[in-house]
Amino acid sequence: MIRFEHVTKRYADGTTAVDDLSFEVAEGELVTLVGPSGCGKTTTMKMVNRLIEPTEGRILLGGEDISTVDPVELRRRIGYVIQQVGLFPHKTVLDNTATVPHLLGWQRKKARARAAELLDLVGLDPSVYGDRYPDQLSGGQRQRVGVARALAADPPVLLMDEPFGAVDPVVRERLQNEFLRLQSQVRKTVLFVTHDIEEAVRLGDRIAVYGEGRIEQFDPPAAVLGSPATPYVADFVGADRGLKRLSVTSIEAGDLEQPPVVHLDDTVGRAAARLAAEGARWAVVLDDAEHLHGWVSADALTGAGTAGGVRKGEATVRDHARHMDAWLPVGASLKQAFSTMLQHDAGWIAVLDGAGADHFLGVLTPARLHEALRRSTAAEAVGAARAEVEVETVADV
Ligand SMILES: Nc1ncnc2c1ncn2[C@@H]1O[C@H](COP(=O)(O)OP(=O)(O)OP(=O)(O)O)[C@@H](O)[C@H]1O
Repeated sequence: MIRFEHVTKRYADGTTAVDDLSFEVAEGELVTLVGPSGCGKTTTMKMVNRLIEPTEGRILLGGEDISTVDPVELRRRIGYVIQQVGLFPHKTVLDNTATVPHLLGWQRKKARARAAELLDLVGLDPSVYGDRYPDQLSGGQRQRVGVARALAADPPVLLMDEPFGAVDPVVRERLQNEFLRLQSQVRKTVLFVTHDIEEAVRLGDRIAVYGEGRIEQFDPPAAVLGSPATPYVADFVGADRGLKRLSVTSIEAGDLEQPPVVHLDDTVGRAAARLAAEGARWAVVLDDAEHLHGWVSADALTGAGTAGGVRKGEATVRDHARHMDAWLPVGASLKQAFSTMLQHDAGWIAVLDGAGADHFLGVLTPARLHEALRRSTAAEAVGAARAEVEVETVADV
């Protein structure tokens, strides 16, 4: 969709901001450009909408050389969001959002209806915020209006230059999440500039890590964190890249351990025998519908056995099972898994199929989590699926 072919930009004073850059962004892909200040990210982006002209090379948009397209016409196909949102202070939020459709000659009513739809999409109720002026909004709300405005004419391409740079970390994370949700709906081709590696990892389908005017690595986040291409990239992504990697590695069914499973209505005797047969100290407890209820320990079951006769009828697992809320759907990140374990002070979490049925798939323990991370790194190195890769792990103690 966007293709850079040997693009170089030298400014009049001799500064080479971008040096022989070649890369491609696929349709619907979100590529983050990350790197230290002055490495050429903004120059790269501004060449796409011809705010800056390259010295050498060419840029293609949907196969068309952009140097042959009228810049004004070109910019209508490209939404642009910058840090200083640049809203018109004397126009309402609704009119700001409707600016581009208006310029495109849409009728006022249609333009405003579209603007209201977009404000809704970015999480601003148009009936509450539509008639306000920009200085009556918080920084985060202004950024959302900026995103809504950029999307108003439904351009296939979005350029975003540090759009969330000016807001505090909490609002920033919320805007990032909202933007990811939005992108999953609108699937624009996005170039997103940031100097924050966390943001690049979080948002990018692929990340371009910039050195001085050059791309040092252009890969999916997990590959940048797992196998940095150069010492520079390793240094840039940080010594804690293993931790960052947790957030881009998801739980797969093959990562899970399979403890014994018993049901709420199983008799204590039957459940205890089951655990004894497998030499297990605890079992997962499911209800009739195969949904997670919790767990039961071998000690509770055997203790219960010796106290038999207290109740009428035979005791069941229901009498001794404990509820368990520490669970995640398969596909959640290993970081969420680790965080859930800590939050519930649990030695393992249950993993459910998450496809609406919420069937129990297995459990993730710290050892399995570590193994999953190692296998995903190894799988990437050889270009295989994680399930196909074996790694040696530290033996259980
Ligand atoms: N108009 C200009 N004339 C001369 N040099 C320029 C001009 N604009 C940018 N530069 C230089 O080009 C280099 C790349 O700048 P650019 O703005 O692309 O970097 P950046 O990676 O976006 O940085 P930041 O994260 O600080 O915005 C820098 O050395 C900058 O000083």
